[in-house]
Amino acid sequence: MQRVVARPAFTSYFFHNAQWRTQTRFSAKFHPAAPIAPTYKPLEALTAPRLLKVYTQLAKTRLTVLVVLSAMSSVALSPLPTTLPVLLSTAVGTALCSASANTLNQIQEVPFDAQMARTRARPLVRRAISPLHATGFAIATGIAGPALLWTMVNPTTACLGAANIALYAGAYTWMKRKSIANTWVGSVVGGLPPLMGWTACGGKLLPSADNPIQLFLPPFLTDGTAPPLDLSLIDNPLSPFTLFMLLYCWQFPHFNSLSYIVRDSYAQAGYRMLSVFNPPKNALVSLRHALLLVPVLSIAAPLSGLTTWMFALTSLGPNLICVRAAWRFWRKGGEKEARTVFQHSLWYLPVMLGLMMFHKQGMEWLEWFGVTKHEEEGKEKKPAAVTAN
Ligand SMILES: CC(C)=CCC/C(C)=C/CC/C(C)=C/COP(=O)(O)OP(=O)(O)O
Repeated sequence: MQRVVARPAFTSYFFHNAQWRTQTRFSAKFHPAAPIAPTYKPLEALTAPRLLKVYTQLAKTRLTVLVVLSAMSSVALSPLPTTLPVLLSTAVGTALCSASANTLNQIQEVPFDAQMARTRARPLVRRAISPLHATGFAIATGIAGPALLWTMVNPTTACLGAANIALYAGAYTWMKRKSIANTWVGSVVGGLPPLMGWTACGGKLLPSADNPIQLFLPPFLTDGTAPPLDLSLIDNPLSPFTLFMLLYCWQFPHFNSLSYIVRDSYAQAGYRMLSVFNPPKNALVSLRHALLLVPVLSIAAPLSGLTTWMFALTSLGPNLICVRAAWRFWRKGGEKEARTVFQHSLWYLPVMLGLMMFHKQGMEWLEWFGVTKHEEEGKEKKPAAVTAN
């Protein structure tokens, strides 16, 4: 007699939670004596608080908060004025875009996430939500995010948000299993939110005749002939580029060190990571970008007018601590060294962005806190800038 093996229908992939619940009831009814595996856990009913928790896990809340903060720090550093509704819409719109991108990423990575200790407890892996439901969440947030940015902020910011969803959930997620170049694409994804913050304030990303690149030379290089500029009118394309480079370069020491620590699980899950294929090169790439952060912060940031030239000096300390850790990681290549680089990368961004705020060009903190009075118009010291043609 031919045995008929029941194959799960294609749609069962999308409805698998319901399917497994039925099978569990069936087996309990017809095999009451069957031993229950000690690791067995019945599926949790999706109550409203649990659903909210699952949504936050799909959105990778901690990463999304970091993404929103990086966009907001750009808003804070921009010399262009903004309004509270624009500020709130940028934050919520960016968070929705990030939630969508992260959910789409997890939907595609269930079989791989299931093999890594770090990602094994993710909601789709532990079947806390069905892929169909997660897809609905990704579509809803993926439409709401850009729509909110388009209507309340501006089309450029909305397009950047939508493009970043495609870049992360499409190109990067696919490349993780195809090419070690995925990290470079992932770093662009991380670098785009500050550009969204910049454009949200009405800033331009590309130079034009109306919006040329301005260079704020250090005081000892200006002869005092350049006319002082009204800081509130400066929209220098070099500024968003600097913020993009900060986030782009930071990701290499951060990600390459983490990826070295978890390289065994990446190898097991089949991800193509430099830390798996070429650990020395992985550490070298991390060092290269840690070094690149020095001119980005000590030259590009003050030269663009984002910060004063004092920042060139104060940023040197944190930068050198990170370069030293990345250097040791490259020379010794051990797990201890990788952990040090990773730990440094955690405080690096808040410290640097905080310092940038402290040294923001044109920002008089003592005046802002009401400790000193505003200088008279005529006596006001304004930095001079030259236009790069
Ligand atoms: C506005 C907008 C759409 C922003 C998106 C921001 C975003 C999702 C940044 C993530 C950057 C990145 C490469 C993370 C690693 O993902 P991974 O898949 O390697 O992480 P995993 O191994 O933990 O899944």
